[in-house]
Amino acid sequence: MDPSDQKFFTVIDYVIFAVLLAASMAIGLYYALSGGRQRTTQEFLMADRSMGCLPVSLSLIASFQSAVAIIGVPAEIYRHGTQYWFIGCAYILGLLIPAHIFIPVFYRLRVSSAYQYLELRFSKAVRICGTLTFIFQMVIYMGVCVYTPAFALNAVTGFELWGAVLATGLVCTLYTTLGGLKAVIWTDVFQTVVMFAGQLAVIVVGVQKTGGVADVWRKVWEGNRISGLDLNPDPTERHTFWTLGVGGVFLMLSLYGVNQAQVQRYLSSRTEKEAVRSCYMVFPSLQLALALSCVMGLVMFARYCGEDHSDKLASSSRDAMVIYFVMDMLHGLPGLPGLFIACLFSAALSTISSAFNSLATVTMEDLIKPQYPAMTEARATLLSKVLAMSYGLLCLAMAYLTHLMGDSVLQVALKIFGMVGGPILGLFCLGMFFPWANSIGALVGLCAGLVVAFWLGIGSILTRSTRPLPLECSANVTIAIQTAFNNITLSQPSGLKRFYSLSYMWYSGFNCTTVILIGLIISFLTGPTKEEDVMPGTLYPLLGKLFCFLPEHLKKKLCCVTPLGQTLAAPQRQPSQHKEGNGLAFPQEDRSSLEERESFLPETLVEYETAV
Ligand SMILES: CC(C)(CO)[C@@H](O)C(=O)NCCC(=O)O
Ligand code: NA
Repeated sequence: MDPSDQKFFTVIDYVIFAVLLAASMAIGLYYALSGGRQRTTQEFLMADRSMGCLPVSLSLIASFQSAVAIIGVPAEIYRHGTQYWFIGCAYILGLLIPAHIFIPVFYRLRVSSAYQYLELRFSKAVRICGTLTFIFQMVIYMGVCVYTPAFALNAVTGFELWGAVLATGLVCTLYTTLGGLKAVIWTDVFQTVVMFAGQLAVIVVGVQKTGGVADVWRKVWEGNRISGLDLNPDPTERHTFWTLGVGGVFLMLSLYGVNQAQVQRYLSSRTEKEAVRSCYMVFPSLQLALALSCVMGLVMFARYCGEDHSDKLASSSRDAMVIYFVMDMLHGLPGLPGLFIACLFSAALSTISSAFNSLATVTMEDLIKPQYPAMTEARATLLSKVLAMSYGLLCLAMAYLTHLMGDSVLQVALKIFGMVGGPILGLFCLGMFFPWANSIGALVGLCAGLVVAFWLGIGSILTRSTRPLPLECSANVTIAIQTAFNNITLSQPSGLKRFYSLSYMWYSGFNCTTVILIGLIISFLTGPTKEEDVMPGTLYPLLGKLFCFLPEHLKKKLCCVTPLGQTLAAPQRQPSQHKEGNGLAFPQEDRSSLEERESFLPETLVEYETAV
């Protein structure tokens, strides 16, 4: 196969690709012109809180399943075997905990941004710091997402890399800006289906061309690519059951529990029950997505048995081999190359559009609205659209950063989630599970968590790059350097070096824990919050439940049990279910936030209800 062969991408492939972009635009236009025509922020950012669980669940998968996973996971399996597949174990707790802890808290508080929670629980300052951290995380993540499919298209068709980046960014910005969250969710549904179809096509053709299922299995088995359960407890081991199955839970929590893109989808659901149900429905689909990309890596191995042909693509990237494989398989099958490229772009578009919309939401709700409470609805909506567009342009700049990094895209994405998402998760856990945490503790904890995260992350990049890999050196010199390097590492089992080599799968859990520990220490030093001063509904009695075996008086002393039996009830839709006369639900100083909430739900009666 010759990659420069112009016939690889035929007219029908271009048509399929164009249909994907056109359909996405059409969905955007449809929601721009129907319903409330995106004239309120409630519709533009919250989809009128009217979504059912099927579109929401498909959209939840789409948010963090981008071309990065579609290319990165097979590349990982091809090089290192199926160990990564064990991350599927983390999906169980990683989805159950959001469904039963985070969703009820957010939903019953009726927030519109996850960061509003931080103000209700702590203070305005904590909310702003949380928001800024989230914006930082999503902007760099978007860069990787835009870059990856453009890189693939460039390798396959010779299409100008930066042209593709620009086209993705523009199409996505347009339909996100036009159609709001409804368009984002429904394009996600369509794009998720295209994503699965593209992966399936490559696998089916690949298995056929490699000689059938039995042959594929024999080759990957003989090639030692089927990994058993690796129970090595060493935290510096990149992928083991512990790093993936336990560290992965924290990764999942930071993505599916507290990330605004997901929280926004939960909140756009019709009812809390639908939100929980959609979270449950993510499980099988996410397992399917993982299985498809792992199987693709295996088929690829059966085909090449570990050889690297990616040099034929004139690309030094570690992920290029996957593109080479896809081209090799789909060559001469008109329509399928187009379907695969459509699959990559679907995955990317659905992620980027979620990021745009959630970024517009937090900037509006957390940074702008609190400063200008008197802003008219029309103005706010216009501003939200301008924001969605500006973030679109910003992400193009970030794509360039990824281009410079040149690491495996999957690792880059997972590191970003861990380094920036981990501390955010810690901040929410600190607030929800520890009644003593105060605002100063939260701020210092977040800052300390971020500093340690970047120290660790940057340290790992720097120590890795000292490994000598000079290709132009003669073999003797290389061996000499390598020996010297090994001597250094052997004679210096320094703690810091070990710290830097912590598996990136632990980043989320480690950084989350730092924030909680520092946050608690500072809170106790500066005067812990009294339980009765914490806003009702912002706590979850985790400690009380974990230590349920302790005697009652100890439990009361240690954990929040008493006022936590009471949760802020979700506003009921049916008036008959209102229990009136419970009086003031919020402490006096929280009236403003109460009014903010009531301003968009005038019929709401807020009340206490004993938790189930
Ligand atoms: C987020 C997980 C770990 C969930 O399986 C997976 O989808 C993944 O590895 N994503 C990589 C990031 C991306 O695809 O953009
Ligand atoms: Na996606």
